[in-house]
Amino acid sequence: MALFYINRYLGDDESANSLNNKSRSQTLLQKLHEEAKSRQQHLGIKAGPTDEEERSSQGRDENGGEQSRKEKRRAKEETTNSETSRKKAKRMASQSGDIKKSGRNTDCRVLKSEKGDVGFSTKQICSAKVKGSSVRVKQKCKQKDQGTNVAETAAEPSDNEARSLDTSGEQSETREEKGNRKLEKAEPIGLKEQDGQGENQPPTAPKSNLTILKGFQKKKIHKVRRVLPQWLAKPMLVSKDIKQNLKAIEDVPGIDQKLLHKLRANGIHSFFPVQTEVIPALLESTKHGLTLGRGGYRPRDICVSAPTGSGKTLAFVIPVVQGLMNRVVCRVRALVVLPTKELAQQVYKIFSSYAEGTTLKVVIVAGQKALPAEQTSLVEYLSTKQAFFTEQGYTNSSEMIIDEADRMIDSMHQDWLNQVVKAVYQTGECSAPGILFQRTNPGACTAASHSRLQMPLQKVLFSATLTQDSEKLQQLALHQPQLFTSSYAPSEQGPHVIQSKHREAVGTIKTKYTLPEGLTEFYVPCHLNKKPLIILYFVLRMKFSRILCFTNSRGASHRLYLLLHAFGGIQVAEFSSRLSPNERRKTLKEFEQGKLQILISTDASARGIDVKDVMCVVNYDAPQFIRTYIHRVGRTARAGKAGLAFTLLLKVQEQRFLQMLRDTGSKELKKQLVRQEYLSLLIQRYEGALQVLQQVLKDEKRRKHH
Ligand SMILES: Nc1ncnc2c1ncn2[C@@H]1O[C@H](COP(=O)(O)OP(=O)(O)OP(=O)(O)O)[C@@H](O)[C@H]1O
Repeated sequence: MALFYINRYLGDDESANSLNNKSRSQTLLQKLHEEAKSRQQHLGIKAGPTDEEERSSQGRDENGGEQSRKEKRRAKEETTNSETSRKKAKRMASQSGDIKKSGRNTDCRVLKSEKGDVGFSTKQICSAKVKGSSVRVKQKCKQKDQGTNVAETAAEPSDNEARSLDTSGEQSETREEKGNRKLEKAEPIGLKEQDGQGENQPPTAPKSNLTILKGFQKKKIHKVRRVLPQWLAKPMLVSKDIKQNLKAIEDVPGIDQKLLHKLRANGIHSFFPVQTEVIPALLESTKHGLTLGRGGYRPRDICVSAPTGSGKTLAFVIPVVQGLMNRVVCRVRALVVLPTKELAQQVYKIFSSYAEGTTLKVVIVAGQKALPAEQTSLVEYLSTKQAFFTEQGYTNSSEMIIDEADRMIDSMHQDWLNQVVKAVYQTGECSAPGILFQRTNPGACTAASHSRLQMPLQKVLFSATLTQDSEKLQQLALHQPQLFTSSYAPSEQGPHVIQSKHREAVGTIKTKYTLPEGLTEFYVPCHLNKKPLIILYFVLRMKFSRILCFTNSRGASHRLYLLLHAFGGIQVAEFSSRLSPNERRKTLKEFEQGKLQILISTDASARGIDVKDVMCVVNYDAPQFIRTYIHRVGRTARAGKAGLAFTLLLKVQEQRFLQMLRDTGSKELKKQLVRQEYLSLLIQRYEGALQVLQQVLKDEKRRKHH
């Protein structure tokens, strides 16, 4: 009802519709004043009449008393009407208040406009004109989380109501302003169309006083695409297929006869793809006798991502030995940084083997301490013992090779790189005035920085799981890096583009990491208490030898080792940080010599360790990260050979684990079921072994407490 009255009132005034909301109420009030005034004039209730009026009034009294009486009666009726209207308006105001109060539960209306039905969502704020009469409904609808509607409805006063509220014109204006404020607030959300003046409304469209705020539809969320820097997006591709893309060692230019002889003596007659690509690139920077790039400028840093067992070690050993073998002055020229002691020993052996018979000296610095402490001591050792083998620490070092680079980047917080770089560029004779070569931290490339010959430090990174996270790589402050990678989609690139002569960057990275071609992977669904039985099945029934079995903790490794030992008849050993470095070295040697059927290990042996002819890798505990999986299974199927990998999965682990592999673009794992009847044959002996295990663990605990 309230709305009806208001409609009627506003409908009288067409011009009011074309005004904006704010001025409209003022106009209406003014109009009301004028109307009241004219009625008063008409009734003659005007204060202070003019002489003329007084006279004519007197005349009227004299000449037409009857007419005057009629007018008075009409005036009285008007006053009564006015009184009734005032009462109605009062009732309406209270109704309007009720609506306001109950606004939270009020649905927004569907109003019929001149053009037809217009459906308003509860998210819209609208004003509408209905059939000649005008209605303005301010609806403030707040959208809550799941489309909960909150509607507030306020009505403009009707003719009579307006009159009754005449004195409270300010109040009405305040409400109007409030409404406008709400509209203004809502405006940025969507397009506002008002009185046919909306921005997108065609000029010919019929006039409409609807205010519709749009833009509340569900918007499609665009996936943010990673944009890689050019050097990561357009790498040099390296073939994954080791067997198919070999190159005779003599065909790679720039390698000394002595080295070629050594290679042949070590059974290497052709280079693997990663070596074919990377060796020439590294030789290029050392061919002038110093580490210099093309045109004598600072050489580009190099990143190499190639599968496990693809020969990355020789890819840096050969160019480093070749570049330094004819040196006369003994200086530390190259530095190789590795994450574990075992790996450092392994690489040290390879360097020593190829440096044999030259003037080169190879030194290993691998203390008994933890990695961070060792990194610090590495710097100290080289600085303090310089007289012993280098004279200047590694201020003369011109090449830094970072093997297992992703692992080394993970430990960047230990600040090892800064310490090394500082040690390289520390003030020494090379920085003194009058010295031909400058040894200062290069910094920005300017005319001044190139006014003297530089002796920069070239960084070379190797990994089977090199991160593609450019932010992480940025920590290494690489100089115009160049990426060599095997991680690409095979369908897009033919093998012909991968040969050395096609040295331009081609293709894009599609897969994250690559596994060796000769690797066959399985997963074995199993229950927790069946896991040891499955290992026994692999050793005793399948007769696998040289099994490398990974657990997720040294405690788990130790218990499994004790259990298999207690079972009897199995050559088993453990490899973890529980053992001293000497014990570890001895164990690895035994495993290499084929004296062990199975080696139970933590991830201590997962990276880089090159043990010949490991037949199979078993993930007794499923690895949590894809990188861990890749390095573990990469201990087999090395150098183009075949290998097996089994991952024991509990029911709850299956989905997540298999998805993790899918996400990296690797092949689907095959499912391997183990027959219950085979396991049943082992159960009796196994239960005996369990009892022995319990006793041994108790004894160990007692010994530990004493
Ligand atoms: N050109 C070659 N011909 C034959 N064998 C090779 C050749 N290059 C390397 N090898 C052998 O391949 C094996 C794996 O090499 P290497 O340890 O360098 O692999 P990798 O890529 O560093 O693996 P990881 O990522 O696990 O450290 C070694 O036993 C090595 O002697």
